[in-house]
Amino acid sequence: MSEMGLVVVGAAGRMGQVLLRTVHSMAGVRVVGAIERAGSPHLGKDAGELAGIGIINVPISDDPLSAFAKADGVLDFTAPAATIEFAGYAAQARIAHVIGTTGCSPDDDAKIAAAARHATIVKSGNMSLGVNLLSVLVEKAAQALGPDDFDIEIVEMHHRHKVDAPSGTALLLGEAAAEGRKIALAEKSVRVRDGHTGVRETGTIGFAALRGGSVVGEHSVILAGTGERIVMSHLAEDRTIFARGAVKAALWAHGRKPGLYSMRDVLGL
Ligand SMILES: NC(=O)C1=CN([C@@H]2O[C@H](COP(=O)(O)OP(=O)(O)OC[C@H]3O[C@@H](n4cnc5c(N)ncnc54)[C@H](OP(=O)(O)O)[C@@H]3O)[C@@H](O)[C@H]2O)C=CC1
Ligand SMILES: O=C(O)C1=N[C@H](C(=O)O)C[C@H](O)C1
Repeated sequence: MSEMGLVVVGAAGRMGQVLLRTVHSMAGVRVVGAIERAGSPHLGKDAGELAGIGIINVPISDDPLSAFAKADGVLDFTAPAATIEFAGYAAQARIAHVIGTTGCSPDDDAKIAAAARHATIVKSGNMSLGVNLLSVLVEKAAQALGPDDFDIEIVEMHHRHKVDAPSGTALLLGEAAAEGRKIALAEKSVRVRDGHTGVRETGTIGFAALRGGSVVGEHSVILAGTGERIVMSHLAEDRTIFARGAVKAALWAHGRKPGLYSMRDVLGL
């Protein structure tokens, strides 16, 4: 079978460069396009050279439509406004769209779901195997340990450049806990505490976000009971874990019928 041709959007970003290196190193896939926004100082540069792997003869362009027309899939770790635009183009081209972008609003998610009528979209707040396995364990723990006995708090830390909070992963883990408890996260989450908050409301799921330095991504789900605590953590040490997951998702989505899928679908968890 021929290699799957992938476009990396946001190619000059932190994840974009790791994706370029990862696709270049993996069998069954190759980089056929690299996109940055109009006006980017990186336009015209060779994507491989920018990512430190040598010339691959893929110039960075600001024309996603032309790039998608020649591709089988898109790897997208950019920003919500860009991701919505790319989902529309992926739907027009009827190709796979792997979305790692976080910070999407409910309205953004509705637009992505609409694009998934024609594109095969895999979207996840975290593409790593470890976090997705952790989400299964969190769901089970939250189901087994009821709200009257155990409070659930989710703590995350990321590098100083991150622009959204709570992280996509924290929300994914919160959704897993809510699923385990058969509650709607939106109705039970506590995103901020400040000042005289009053006592903790039973059954809520709390979030705390720390930012600083170069931390790739750290998450802990704490189930706090009386006299004991269970702490389940994932520590990301290298962005390659996200990139490898994204490529795996693209290969899984290639040729699959349009729809909106998760990494748990891809990994069979
Ligand atoms: N799901 C997962 O496993 C992971 C998700 N992420 C998420 O991925 C996203 C990106 O993270 P990161 O790489 O650190 O961020 P960066 O800011 O380093 O990279 C984003 C890149 O996308 C570019 N971009 C933004 N808008 C457009 C556009 N309209 N057209 C083309 N390019 C565009 C940016 O360009 P410019 O600088 O000009 O704006 C930048 O180069 C975040 O939402 C992050 O949370 C990150 C890691 C793992
Ligand atoms: O912005 C990041 O860096 C990361 N974002 C994702 C998130 O919001 O959870 C995944 C990972 O933690 C790194």
